[in-house]
Amino acid sequence: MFAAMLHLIFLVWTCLRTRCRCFGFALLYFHYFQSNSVAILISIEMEWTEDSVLEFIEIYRGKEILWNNKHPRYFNKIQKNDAWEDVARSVGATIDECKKKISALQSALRREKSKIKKSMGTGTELFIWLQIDKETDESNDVDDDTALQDMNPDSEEPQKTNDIQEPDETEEHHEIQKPHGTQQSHETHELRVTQEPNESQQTPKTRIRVSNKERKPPQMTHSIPNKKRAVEKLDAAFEILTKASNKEPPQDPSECQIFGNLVAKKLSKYSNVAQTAVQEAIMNILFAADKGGLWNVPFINNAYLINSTLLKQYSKAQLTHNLPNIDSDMAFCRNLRELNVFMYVSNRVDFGHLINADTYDVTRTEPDMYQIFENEQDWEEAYIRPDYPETFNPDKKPLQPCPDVYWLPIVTKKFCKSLISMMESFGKWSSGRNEDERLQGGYEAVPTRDIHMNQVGWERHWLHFLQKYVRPLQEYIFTGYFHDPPNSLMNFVVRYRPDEQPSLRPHHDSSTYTINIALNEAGKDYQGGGCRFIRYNCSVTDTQMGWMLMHPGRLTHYHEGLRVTNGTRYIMISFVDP
Ligand SMILES: O=C(O)CCC(=O)C(=O)O
Ligand SMILES: [Fe+2]
Repeated sequence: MFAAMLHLIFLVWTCLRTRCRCFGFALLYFHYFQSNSVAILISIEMEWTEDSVLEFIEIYRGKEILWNNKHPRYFNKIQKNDAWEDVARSVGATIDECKKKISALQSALRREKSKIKKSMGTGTELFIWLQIDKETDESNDVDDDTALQDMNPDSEEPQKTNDIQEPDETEEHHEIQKPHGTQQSHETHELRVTQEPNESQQTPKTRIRVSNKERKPPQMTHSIPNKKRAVEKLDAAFEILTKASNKEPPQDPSECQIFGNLVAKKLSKYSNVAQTAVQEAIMNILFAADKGGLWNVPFINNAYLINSTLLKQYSKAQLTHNLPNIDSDMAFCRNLRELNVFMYVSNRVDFGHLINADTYDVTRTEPDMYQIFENEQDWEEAYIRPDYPETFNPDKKPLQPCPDVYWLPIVTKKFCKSLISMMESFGKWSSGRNEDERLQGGYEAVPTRDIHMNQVGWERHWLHFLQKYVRPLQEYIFTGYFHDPPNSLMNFVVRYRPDEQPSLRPHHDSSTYTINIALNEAGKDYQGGGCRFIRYNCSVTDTQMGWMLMHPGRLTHYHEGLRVTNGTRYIMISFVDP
């Protein structure tokens, strides 16, 4: 499934991404799972799309020799030509096309600026920025046009100089009668010593003591250097070019604005000197973040995305993987290089990622569910609800439908369906009798119809889930209680049906805390059902698929499973103890 998804991602990407420089890619050759490298092969055919113009500007910007008349080799025609060749090759155009494009962009820039000047007063941010810059640095007085002039590709003449330089870069389950979920461990033994389970007696009794281990838990500069300012001007010029190519920078105004305001507020509390230093540091981070990367590489293996125009352009013999004495990847890459087809690795576009399929067991009913260790990121995306982190938002209070019973979003519907499907396909639901050979003591005082996680080979996975996703919730909600990893011997899916076992009698759980995840929908998949906390006469009946109840198991939280009158109700239960 993950493999299929990955394949799909590539294909979808192929279809959707034709806007950028990769026109109509065909997926030619792709070994799944064999390496962590993702490689992209791009052919060189130019078409001035929005994205390619932006890329062109970036590349041009990286070639100071072409526009900075202070560059030591600015007047070296051969090296300049080499630089143009690099630019042209990188964008898949000819040198002439590139020169023309830069001139066109400069004209667009001039037009844009004159519009800005005309609208002075309402002015754009950029214009205001340039004004401020001028006012604050008379000694470095630079006309708005200067950066543009500096980027004039045709001029070999020394021009008005800028300072543009290289940028710096226990127990009970049914404890009662017997705590629900008690493995017949020492806990059960203890139970028997103190009181024999007695089905007729409804008095709860605690068998396990909880051991609650507490866990103890630059030098400032005085002004922006001229060099820096010059770089900023250049950035501003490029920003105008960017605007000229009609590309708005992506933004989330509300979130960015809030963050910007926060930074501004903090900044305003510093001295002028400190403000300058902080601004410089922030700008450096922003410059670095803007960079992205595109690297021309001599060799790529395992995965290629190939521009389909190449396949038509060259014969099979030319695109061959065979060369004497070298392996097929190398042969393929070398042949391409010799055809002047260059290969690039980019981190600017997310193409998906390769997955580790070493343990992918297609014989399982829901193989993806077992991938929590090997492909954790995909697992989380598929099975953890996106609103899971919201519980930790200090501005929000977790839902508490009954005293000390918390109700928390945790797993996706997909998770719920997959778990049910794992259990139903295994199919060996317990008998619902007290005798239970799956338990060490062979006895369950408050039996349910259930399947244990270890019966479907998913216990290790479940315990990891408990540790990674449930434990932080518990620590957040029941302050001061830590136990990492959480210990849980009883992990199972319960099935309630009117004609099988429709309800569960009052009991305590053999747990410090219990989690109870609703796996299907009340009112739709079944009628009735829910969990009632007897001491509080409080029931949670409208449980939501993928939401979890978390409550103490003993003493105060004597509870029962309410009768299902129609359909089938599934829940996932864990008794975490301690
Ligand atoms: O039906 C319910 O929600 C309660 C289940 C329960 O208490 C248990 O399995 O121990
Ligand atoms: Fe229970």
